[in-house]
Amino acid sequence: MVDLVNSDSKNQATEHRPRHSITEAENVPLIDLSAESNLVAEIRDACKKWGFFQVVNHGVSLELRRSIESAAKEFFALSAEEKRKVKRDETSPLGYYDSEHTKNVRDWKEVIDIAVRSPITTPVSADPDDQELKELHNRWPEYPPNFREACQEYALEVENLAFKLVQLISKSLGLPENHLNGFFKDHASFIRINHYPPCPNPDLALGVGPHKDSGAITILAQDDVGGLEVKQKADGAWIRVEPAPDAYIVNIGDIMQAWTNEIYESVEHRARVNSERERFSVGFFFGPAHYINVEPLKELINDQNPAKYRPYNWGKFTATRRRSNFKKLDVENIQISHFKIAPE
Ligand SMILES: O=C(O)CCC(=O)C(=O)O
Ligand SMILES: [Fe+2]
Repeated sequence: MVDLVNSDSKNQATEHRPRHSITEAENVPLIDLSAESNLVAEIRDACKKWGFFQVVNHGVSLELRRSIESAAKEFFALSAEEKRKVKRDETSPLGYYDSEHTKNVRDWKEVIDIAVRSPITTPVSADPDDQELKELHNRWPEYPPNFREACQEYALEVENLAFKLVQLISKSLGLPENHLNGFFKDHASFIRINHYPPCPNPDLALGVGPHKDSGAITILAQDDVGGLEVKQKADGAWIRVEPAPDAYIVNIGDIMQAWTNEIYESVEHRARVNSERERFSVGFFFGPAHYINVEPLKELINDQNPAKYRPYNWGKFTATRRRSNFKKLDVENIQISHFKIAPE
């Protein structure tokens, strides 16, 4: 991470520097997925009030979680040269990366992205007239030797949890349990393992700058170091999500915001770093196939409550995002707000 230390662009703009965070406050809800009674109502309240919640009794084995966490630790401890053998590039966004920009500021982290179902099909270019598709394949490191198996086994269990959560969310909207399932046939989800090294200036940098997730939902495992902060909807204060043993953090992404016509909203969050301990987290980004056009569900709109978004193609959206991730551009990244219909 030597180049990060010497890079000026790691500094967050003054208003994004993390020193004003409020840590002693209400925490995001913790929901027991094995509880039969009231579960759907709890999910509804958490989605509406926070856009974030934690789940326990989720069905993902702790052993698989420990195994991907230790494989990740071994991988990121390799030399920069070794890690760069699986570096992502302009042709494929899957693999290792150590200089991500969130909102055009460099993050204090390194990551590896892995498709849950490899290969995934995606548009070759962001150009709406270009219909050409390509396949993206995972890049597997040689070390540690169990890395691939650990990731694949983990991803498949979290995929089950993702379907369970989407079904609960569907019910919480008053829709049939399977209403959203069709969007996830051929889903192009990926896991991202984040490594945040200790940072000598944790008040100047962020592990991940403030952002919203662009997929449908995200399921995050954070380790016991902690650092994730959520922007509270009520007053905009940054709330630390306290690590809870074996819990997963679930959040609403931009696609769910568009599908629900803003009944549920995607919420801004960020990851802080600290000067003492490195931190790991594993995100599962549940998103549909490239051919899905995202738009408000017709069951949730009517004359009094018209669609707030124009349809947008998920594949083209991700292709446009990819373009801007590689280098610091002077243009704003594509956002769902670009598809928002102005009220009459
Ligand atoms: O590591 C974390 O706590 C947050 C990561 C995150 O928000 C992301 O990768 O989108
Ligand atoms: Fe995120």
